Amino acid sequence: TTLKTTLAGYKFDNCMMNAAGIRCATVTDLAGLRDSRAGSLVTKSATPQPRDGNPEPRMRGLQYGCINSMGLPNHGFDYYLNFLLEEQKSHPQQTNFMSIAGTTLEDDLSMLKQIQESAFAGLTELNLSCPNVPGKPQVGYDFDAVERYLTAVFAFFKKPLGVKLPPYFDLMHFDQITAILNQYPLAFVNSINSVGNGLMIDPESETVLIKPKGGFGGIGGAYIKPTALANVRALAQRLNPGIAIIGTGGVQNGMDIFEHILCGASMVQVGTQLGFEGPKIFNRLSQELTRIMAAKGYDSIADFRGKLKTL
Ligand SMILES: C=Cc1c(C(=O)O)[nH]c(=O)[nH]c1=O
Repeated sequence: TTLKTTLAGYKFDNCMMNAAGIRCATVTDLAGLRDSRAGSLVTKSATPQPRDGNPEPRMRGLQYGCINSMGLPNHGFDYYLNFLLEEQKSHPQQTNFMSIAGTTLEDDLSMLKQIQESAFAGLTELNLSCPNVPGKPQVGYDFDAVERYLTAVFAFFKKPLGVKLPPYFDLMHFDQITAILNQYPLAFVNSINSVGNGLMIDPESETVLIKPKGGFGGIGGAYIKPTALANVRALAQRLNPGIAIIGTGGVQNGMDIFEHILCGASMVQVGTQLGFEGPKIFNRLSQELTRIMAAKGYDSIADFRGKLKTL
């Protein structure tokens, strides 16, 4: 039984990795992921300059997940690109991802131009779904903007690139977004980001839990698995076969990873639960998934990827 996977022609020893934003903001965090059983790593979404992000408290663990309105705190584009370039020299056997989340199209294009001209040989994840920058809409919910962004990006960007999408909740929206995405040479689509603008309350103090945006924040964890699986499945049913899918959302155990792959994912990312358990979680998840596959008689994830049955 092997957990190996391939995505956009790149080989990974393990079909699981971190989700952008969780335990990946510093070199120490990123080295911890590299030294774990994860098959790859993705950096915290970068902006051209370092950002402090939103005022605290801005993230809280919840009974079945978490709520966050971090506001894109990060050490800036150069910090993460430099880490990834060092990694290519010191650990050439692992392919990594760089996530970028400019607050304007110009910022995204300037970062992509630098990636294009750099020696970075990994994959780029263009985050179109940050729900927590006050005053900035999620690009992924503005279909014309998605088209405008991708046309501008693919006018010059030739390295492997995918997009991180917000969750959609209407079948027509799945039709519309995939009709757009299928027009571009995307290496992958990563679905989903947190479910935006949820609200959790402390009924004792009758107060919201986080400070930014009056308490509104992205929801992650077990709460969002049904939405995540639906989005992975709907995209897999509609995207060109050449566009791989990364499944993200609601993963707590090996069975959750199995379910994401059954829906069509070639790689599965772990966010909230990684935040709670740390990188050692990939030992547990790998063991659990291996046991599930062995019990079902599957040698590789290709044996069951996308093979969800309907009634
Ligand atoms: C990149 C910003 C994001 C953030 C954030 O930095 O607030 N939180 C999320 O749940 N998803 C994001 O994409």
